[in-house]
Amino acid sequence: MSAILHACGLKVRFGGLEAIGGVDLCVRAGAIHGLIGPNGAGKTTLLNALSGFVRLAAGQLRFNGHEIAGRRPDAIAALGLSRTFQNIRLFGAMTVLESLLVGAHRQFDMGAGAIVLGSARSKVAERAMIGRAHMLLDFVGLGADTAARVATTLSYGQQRRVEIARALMSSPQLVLLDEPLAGMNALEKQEIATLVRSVRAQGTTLLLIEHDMQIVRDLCDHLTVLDHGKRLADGPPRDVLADPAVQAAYLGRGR
Ligand SMILES: Nc1ncnc2c1ncn2[C@@H]1O[C@H](COP(=O)(O)OP(=O)(O)OP(=O)(O)O)[C@@H](O)[C@H]1O
Repeated sequence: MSAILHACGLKVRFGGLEAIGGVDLCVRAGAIHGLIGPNGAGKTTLLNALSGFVRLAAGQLRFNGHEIAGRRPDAIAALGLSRTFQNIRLFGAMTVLESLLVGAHRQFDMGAGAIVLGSARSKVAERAMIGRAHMLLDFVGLGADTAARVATTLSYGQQRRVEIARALMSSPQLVLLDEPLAGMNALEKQEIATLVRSVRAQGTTLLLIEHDMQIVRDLCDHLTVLDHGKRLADGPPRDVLADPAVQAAYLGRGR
């Protein structure tokens, strides 16, 4: 399989702190690629760097044949890279359907406001988006009645599913998931893991942050371990999790 994302020598600095200190990363097309590491290792910062949410101090970053270092998040998203956030970011007053339509507006080249207000330039495109939103809500395991509900009134687990559906609205080729299983019980974790496999089965590559090592071992084809902003290990889960340096990093930091 070829690389869909290739990063070389990425650096991110916050003042005097080098949060990402020259990281290389290769995500193969069709993979479920796990990004792991102790608290504060730089995992979220790396996802932010890949998706344009923090500025790179150095490094090259290629996504699907495009050099994307220095590009804005919306430009990167338009190339087919979407993401979810560690802290759920659903808009308070919007229904679930509206939240999904906002996630899709770039794909159809319209203003989000126009779509939400029902005055979209193209009724055909609007109908297609609404149809896709309903299809995705079903795909992520939310009932048909969910579309009309205010997103923030849903349970935490349902909101996570809405976030994943929203990330899929633009038919991305790569989705970055920042701790999609955080705060879930064992059953919910298995359900989301099944959903992640279904997303991959539809041809979408995933790069995800997760702390539960059992899930990581079962779910991911490939792991990258960060520690103190550096790449500590990279390879198949079985090898990486057996690596004494990886075990020492976790023991030393309490996870
Ligand atoms: N906006 C910021 N400004 C300053 N420092 C930051 C900022 N964001 C992250 N950091 C610092 O960068 C380092 C890496 O943080 P990051 O959140 O990427 O780690 P993480 O591996 O995702 O941690 P966790 O598993 O706890 O979510 C930490 O030292 C953190 O305090």
